[in-house]
Amino acid sequence: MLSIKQLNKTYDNGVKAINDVTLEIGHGMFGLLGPNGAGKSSLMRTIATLQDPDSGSITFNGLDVLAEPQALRRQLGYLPQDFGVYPKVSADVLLNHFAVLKGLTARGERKEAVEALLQQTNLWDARKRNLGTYSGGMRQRFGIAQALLGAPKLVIVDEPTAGLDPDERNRFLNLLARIGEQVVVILSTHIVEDVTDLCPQMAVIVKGQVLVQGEPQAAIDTLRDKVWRRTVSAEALPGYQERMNVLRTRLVGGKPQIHVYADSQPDDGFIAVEPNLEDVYFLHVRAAHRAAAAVVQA
Ligand SMILES: Nc1ncnc2c1ncn2[C@@H]1O[C@H](COP(=O)(O)OP(=O)(O)OP(=O)(O)O)[C@@H](O)[C@H]1O
Repeated sequence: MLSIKQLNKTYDNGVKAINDVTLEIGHGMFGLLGPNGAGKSSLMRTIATLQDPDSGSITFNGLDVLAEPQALRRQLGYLPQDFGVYPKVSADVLLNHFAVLKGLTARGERKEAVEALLQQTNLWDARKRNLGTYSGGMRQRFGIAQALLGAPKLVIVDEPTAGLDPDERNRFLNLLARIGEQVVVILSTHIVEDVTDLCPQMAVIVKGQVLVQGEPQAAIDTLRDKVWRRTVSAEALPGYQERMNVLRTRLVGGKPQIHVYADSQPDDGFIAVEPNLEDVYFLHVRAAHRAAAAVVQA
């Protein structure tokens, strides 16, 4: 169990990237969902002991992470957002190299671990190829392979699916789901579907603050009978956005279709729809942005 209490971090430029964050994260996949700049990477880096918070505590299965960062690192697998690879080295060679750095110095043990991970991430057939020839999805799977060296108990993956095509994304998420059965996995993403598809527990973070946390379905249930949909004309759209709490807009057959949050049917043209996690996400993100804009205006 990872327990984060009242964590705060303000950078030297005055940005409060982590604002009083308290989270309890158990076994399985935990989705940390938020827009760009929400503070996801800052939180991930802090949990991974790559930077110190200003205040607060982090414990992992009773271990005081901030007091004993080395002890946490021995149990940690981390795939950062900007994971770079040496393009002229093969997966096999680089993974062996990382394995040595992780302390797998006995040759037999290392060979076994590296082979198992190349199999698990479906890179076995491509193991001799230079990493520079890999697709985005293959590189991310290699990133997971290196994160899993040394059998970590806590795995942190920061926005791993950005830029992957649907097939690659599915392959990657399936891999994560299998890992999530055994250890704590924290997945940060701005892609709502990643969390819907994969995570039994999640939190929405905006401007450094946790706005919702728990089971996705429980959060969705709070919106039941309050989400309405209609198709509008492009000209009428700004008026709806001004008068109503428009959660999201998408084009269907070239016309804007809007989802509105309201206690009762906003007008005759609206039909009630089953809410989903995207509605939850946008309700909170929009409310946080409106609150921030109101503060700036005041
Ligand atoms: N080292 C730093 N120094 C100063 N400001 C920073 C630093 N790192 C991040 N920030 C700022 O802190 C805020 C949170 O950034 P962070 O990268 O943690 O968000 P994020 O949710 O991971 O965003 P993204 O999805 O774009 O990666 C942003 O306003 C960012 O500009």
